[in-house]
Amino acid sequence: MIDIAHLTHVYPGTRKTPPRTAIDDLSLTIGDGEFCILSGPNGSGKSTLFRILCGMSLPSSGRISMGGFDLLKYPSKARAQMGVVFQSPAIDKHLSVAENLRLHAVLYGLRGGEYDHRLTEALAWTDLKDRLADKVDTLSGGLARQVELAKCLLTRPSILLLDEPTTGLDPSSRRNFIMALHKIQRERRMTVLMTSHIFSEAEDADRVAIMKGGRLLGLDSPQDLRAKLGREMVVIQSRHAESLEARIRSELGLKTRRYGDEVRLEETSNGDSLPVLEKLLARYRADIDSIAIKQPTLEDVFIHLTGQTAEQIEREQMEGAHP
Ligand SMILES: Nc1ncnc2c1ncn2[C@@H]1O[C@H](COP(=O)(O)OP(=O)(O)OP(=O)(O)O)[C@@H](O)[C@H]1O
Repeated sequence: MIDIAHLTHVYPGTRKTPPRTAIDDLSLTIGDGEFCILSGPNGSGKSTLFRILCGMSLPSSGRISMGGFDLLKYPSKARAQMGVVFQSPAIDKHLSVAENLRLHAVLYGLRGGEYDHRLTEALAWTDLKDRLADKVDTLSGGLARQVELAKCLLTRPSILLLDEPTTGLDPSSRRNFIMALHKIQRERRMTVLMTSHIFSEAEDADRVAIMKGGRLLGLDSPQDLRAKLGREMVVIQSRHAESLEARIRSELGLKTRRYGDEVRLEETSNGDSLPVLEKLLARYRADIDSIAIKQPTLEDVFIHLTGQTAEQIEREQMEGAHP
């Protein structure tokens, strides 16, 4: 189990910059054997949280328990429960697959028959069995990620932390990696916390946590998160979105939300989306570039909860406008 209670982290300011609260009184419990995805726009505090959970930085305040051990009081006991897959590669690409795995095993005191047994177990799900002698820099990105995960599995962690582990992979390697991860997680009943901004990766998770500004905005199963938006919504694209939204609100009295060039009517869930769509088309056709009825996805939940599309938030951050 991972138990995070009232966690806060403030980066101290400098003479030129004010202090910055990256994690703001966050509480989150991930049960034994649960697979939880942590998502959120850039700057929402995911990396800071990940670094704290790995024991790489200390929080300003709060408590964290990992597999029953207090991470701040007993860091080595807590860390002994976990395996970590970082976003940037943590294997030596000039060494072979076997050398990388053995190096990790030596660090953890694994040798002899026990090492052979663990190696077979850690490689069972991979496509690496014929590539053990190959240098890592001759492998595809997907296979290199398999080495990272196999390396972690050697120590049989009960808790696995992964930071955007599929970054840089093509869609098919990404799908294969996630499917393998779910299989291993179920077989070993591992507790998994994985950060990701790819919503398709979150579909099979037990729960999805959505963060913004260091706080948790939503935490539920993908199905229940989607259900909060109803069965369907109407989505309009328009170059005149701002004035169109104002007219829809004042003339039809409908509730809308606008994200850039997009106007959404999220509360048309009781099977009445089609008449709404027809009414909108009849009245505002000239201002509508496209209009569709869609079933809410996890990305729609993200947009609903954070109030912005991921692209909007990223753009604002680039411009320095976002806190
Ligand atoms: N070393 C630092 N010093 C000061 N502020 C920082 C530092 N690292 C992160 N921050 C700030 O803390 C907040 C959270 O950043 P963090 O990197 O944890 O978010 P994130 O969700 O991981 O974003 P990304 O997806 O872009 O990695 C942001 O406002 C960021 O600017």
